[in-house]
This record gives sequence, C-alpha cells and structure tokens, in this order.
Amino acid sequence: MAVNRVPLLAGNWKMNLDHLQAIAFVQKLAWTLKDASHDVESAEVAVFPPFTDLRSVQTLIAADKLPIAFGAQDVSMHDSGAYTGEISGAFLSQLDCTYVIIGHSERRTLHGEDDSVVAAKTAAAVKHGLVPVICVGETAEDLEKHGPSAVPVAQLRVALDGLGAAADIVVAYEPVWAIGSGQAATPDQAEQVAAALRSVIRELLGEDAAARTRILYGGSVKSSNIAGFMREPNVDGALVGGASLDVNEFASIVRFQKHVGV
Ligand SMILES: O=C[C@H](O)COP(=O)(O)O
Repeated sequence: MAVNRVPLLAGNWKMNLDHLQAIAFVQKLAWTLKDASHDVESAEVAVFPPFTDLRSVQTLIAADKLPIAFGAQDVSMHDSGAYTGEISGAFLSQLDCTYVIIGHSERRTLHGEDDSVVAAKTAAAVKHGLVPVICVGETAEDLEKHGPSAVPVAQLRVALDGLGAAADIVVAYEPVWAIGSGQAATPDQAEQVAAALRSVIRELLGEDAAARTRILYGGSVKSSNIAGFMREPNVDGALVGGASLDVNEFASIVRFQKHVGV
C-alpha cells in the first residue's frame, strides 16, 4: 500500500441486514472503532447496505457525524423513467452516497451484466457524482485457461472506456473463485493482478489517476489475512463480504491494517 493513498476498508453487506439491523450495526461499528481510537486519517471505512437501508444509514451517520462512508450495491445506467425496479444515480447522490459498487460478480453472473452494462453503469455513477467501485475478477476456469490477469484487465479496459482522466474511481479485484469460498488469493496473486490493473489505469486515464486510484482486493478477506494484502504496494484496501457482517470481525479488519503501519 502506497503512503499517498488512504486505504479503504469496505463492507459489502449484499442482501443482508434490514434497515433496523443496519442502524444497530452502524452504531456498534462506530462505537467499536471509537473505543479502539481508530484514526480515520489512517483508513477509510465504508459500508454498502441494501437500498432499503440507505436512508436510515444516511440519517444516523449525518446526525451523529460518524466517520463511516457508505454507498449502494448497484445503480441503474439510466437517469429516470420507465425502468421498473431500477435505482438512479441521482437518487443515490441525494442520499449522500459516496460510492456505488458496479459489476460485482454476483451481478455479472446472476443478473447477466456484461462488460458493456458495467461500462454504462460506471459512466452513470460518475455523471451523478458517485465514486464507482468497479469490480473485476476471473473465474477458476478463466484462471486455468488465461492466467490471473487477462480477464480482470480486459474487464477494466471496457469499464474505463470513455471516462475522463479526472474521474474518481475505485477498482476492486475479486477473483470469483475466492468469493465466499474461504479460499482467498495469496497476497502475491492479488499484487500481481493489482499491478496489472494499475497499468491499465495509467494507460487509459494517465499517471495521476494511476497514482491516486485505490485498488482493493476482495474474496474471503478476514482479520487473520488482511495484513498480508495490505503489505502489497498495489493493494489499497479490501472489499469484504461475509466478514463485514460481524461488527467485531470487520472492526478488527479495519484496525489490523492500521497496525501494520501502511
Ligand atoms: O463484495 C465482496 C466479495 O464478494 C467478497 O465476499 P467474501 O468476503 O464473503 O468472500
């Protein structure tokens, strides 16, 4: 992790925690981090609740001035109109979302989102002032056929197409085989792909964007393995699924990365 990029530890709740549970969770997370004297300058903490929780989370964080960022798990590529079930980036901006996850492997696999949809959603997020957390990653089959970097690099190339150099983005490398499997990539594997992804950002968006963009690793991250990832120069944080649903475990992930002095 380079010193000029503030690490981002992000919890993707997926379809877990209703709005009442979300309030209790965020309160407890804030207390736990405060008790541990978490320094917000040393690492940014973000949660990604379901859409129906966002208003409650926004209200709580604003009222208590909690040092926790938040975002949505998806966004429509459209601004408004007859798109039943879709949520516009404009709506998310009005709820003070900072981030939105785009192209998570579960959206790609279960909802048929291809690279062109991911690119359109990325553009919509940027248009509405949201920071897209662009997810890329290879399946086990891709890994065997093409090696670790080819598919994530190709996915990112399409997602970044048409973005300006000033676009504020986060990239999450999530090997599909590591998600929810308990079998995380090694820090070396994550670093190899993250370095390749940073080269793509440099090529398409320029040196400044490459230097400032945070690249996260995701896939079976826990408090027991976060330190290894955070020692890698091109890994700037984590997108955490299952382990982010346990307040103490998530807080340990956030705190542990601080202790490694990055
Ligand atoms: O968005 C998070 C990823 O899907 C990782 O999930 P996981 O930490 O449960 O493996």
